[in-house]
Amino acid sequence: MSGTLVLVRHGQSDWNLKNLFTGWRDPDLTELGIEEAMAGGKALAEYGIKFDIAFTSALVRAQRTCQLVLDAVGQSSLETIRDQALNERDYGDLSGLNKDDARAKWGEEQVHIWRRSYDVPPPGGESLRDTGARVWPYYLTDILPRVLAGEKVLVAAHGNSLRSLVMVLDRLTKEQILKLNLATGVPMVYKLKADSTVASKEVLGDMSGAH
Ligand SMILES: O=C(O)[C@H](O)COP(=O)(O)O
Repeated sequence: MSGTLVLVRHGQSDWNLKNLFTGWRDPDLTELGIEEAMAGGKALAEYGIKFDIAFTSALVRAQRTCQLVLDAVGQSSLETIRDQALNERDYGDLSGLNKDDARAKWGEEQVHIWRRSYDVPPPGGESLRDTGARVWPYYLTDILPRVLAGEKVLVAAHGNSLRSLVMVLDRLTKEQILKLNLATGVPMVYKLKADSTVASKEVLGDMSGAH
């Protein structure tokens, strides 16, 4: 019997608020980010899910989000595995730069390509393909077997580490992934078939404001 995979992007971080490229840097959540994570958790509580295990990255904004979601579903002490394989895409030399300053320097189109394309890495950093090359093997070895065994699994991670997973799960093309933005704190509930493809996907919240 196959289980359930819930993906949630961390709530707004301090550097999201300041509009800085973050990548592997490690800012905490803002007050709004805390509220977003709690709202995502509340939606999951209303959905009625009880998790068997949680996974998160090595970065504090995802870990805090994970804990706030678990608190909201009444599972504060659930086993949680942290791994840097789930970290945000490494933004390389862009890390710490203001996104508008980067647009002024390199142009809107180039910055959009660095942020959203599949295979163009920002200078010194990872493309989405590079990110997927570490996220996907970890998913296959550590996460997927639990889902296929019937467990309910929470993954609290990052915009681009999750985009790399969603790209494969939703069978998106390179063109489609360019347009995919994930909202902060909005859970995506996947039911998987025994062959590990997607049986159903529900989004518990509003993805339309994501950018
Ligand atoms: O690392 C970052 O700056 C953000 O978490 C995601 O950034 P992006 O929306 O520019 O990909």
